[in-house]
Amino acid sequence: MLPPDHPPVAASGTGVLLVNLGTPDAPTPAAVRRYLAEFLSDPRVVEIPPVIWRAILHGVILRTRPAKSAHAYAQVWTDKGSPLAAVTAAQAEGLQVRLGEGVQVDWAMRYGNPSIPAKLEAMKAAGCDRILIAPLYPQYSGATTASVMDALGDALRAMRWQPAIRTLPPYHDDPAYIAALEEDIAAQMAGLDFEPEVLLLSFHGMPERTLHLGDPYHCHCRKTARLLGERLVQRLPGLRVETSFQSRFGRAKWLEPATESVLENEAKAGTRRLAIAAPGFSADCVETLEELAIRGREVFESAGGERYTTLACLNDRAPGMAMMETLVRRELTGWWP
Ligand SMILES: C=CC1=C(C)c2cc3[nH]c(cc4nc(cc5[nH]c(cc1n2)c(C)c5CCC(=O)O)C(CCC(=O)O)=C4C)c(C)c3C=C
Ligand SMILES: [Fe+2]
Ligand SMILES: [Fe+2]
Repeated sequence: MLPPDHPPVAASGTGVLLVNLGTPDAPTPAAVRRYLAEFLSDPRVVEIPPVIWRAILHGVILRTRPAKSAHAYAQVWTDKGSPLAAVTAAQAEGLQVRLGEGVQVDWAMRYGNPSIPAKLEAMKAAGCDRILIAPLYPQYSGATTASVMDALGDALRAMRWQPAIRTLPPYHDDPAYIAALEEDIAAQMAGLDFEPEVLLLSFHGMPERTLHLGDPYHCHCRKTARLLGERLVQRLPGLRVETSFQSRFGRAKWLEPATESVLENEAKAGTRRLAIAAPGFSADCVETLEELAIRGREVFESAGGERYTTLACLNDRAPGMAMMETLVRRELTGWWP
């Protein structure tokens, strides 16, 4: 006989857990501070010896950055909360509809809420004994993909009865991803009331050092940009496609060219009409809606640019959801029809 509090033994089900970076619970300095403290304490994100970094983080960064970042978040906050969380939730709902009843789809954040351990426990309790973990980062990096796997390992370590796990590989050059971006970007470009001379593909930056340490992130971004750029110039002859890296943080050298410098230099060199897209972000977030759409426009226009637009990320629209369904179904092979 099993004790009365024993979990059900017959549970057998498949789950998919979408994971994105994480975001504050509110656009306030206190909530942003809590989020940044967790995010920036991850040694995968800031690779400085912890004794030195802790002093800088707690002595300087967490005293100044939360107010500045909270201002940025406040400008893009929605009635459903942070855009990153709202879009990730919508993606999970959309994928659930596409996959049907046989699979449970849920979502979690690497930092903040809802957390990976909380969602793993909940899915296991709801009968999932096989779970696909899908980090929504097309390009692999230690700071993102590997960090999700670290958190997953920690969560599993705390479980007596673990589910079986699969993980979604990075998909930076997957034909389904490139095709989704091509279709989505081309449709958005066709709907503009002006014809951009340049399409700038802006990826989140990383310290340049990580490239020399063997992180494939830079190469993954470059390959995505090349494959996508080749497709887009075939469709839109005359368009020039450029690549850059945004969101520089701290004093170290980051991957170049920096998005801000490219926007300024393009305008100064005579480009008048520019569109910017962020193919490395699965969902719109503060980095696209504030840094690109608001501050990027200011940089471009104050250097002489005339027309500027920020294209939306794949979010939960059809091309991105079809891609997600393709990638996830492939990983579920043998687990579920
Ligand atoms: C050392 C600092 C950072 C590294 C390395 C880093 C890598 C990295 N980040 C993303 C994706 C996102 N980052 C987001 C926000 C964000 N990133 C950093 C710093 C580093 N990122 C900070 C401090 C912030 C918070 C905002 C701010 O204060 O500027 C977001 C958006 C989160 C949101 O709530 O909307 C995403 C997404 C990737 C893909 C990446 C490495 C490849
Ligand atoms: Fe970041
Ligand atoms: Fe930023």
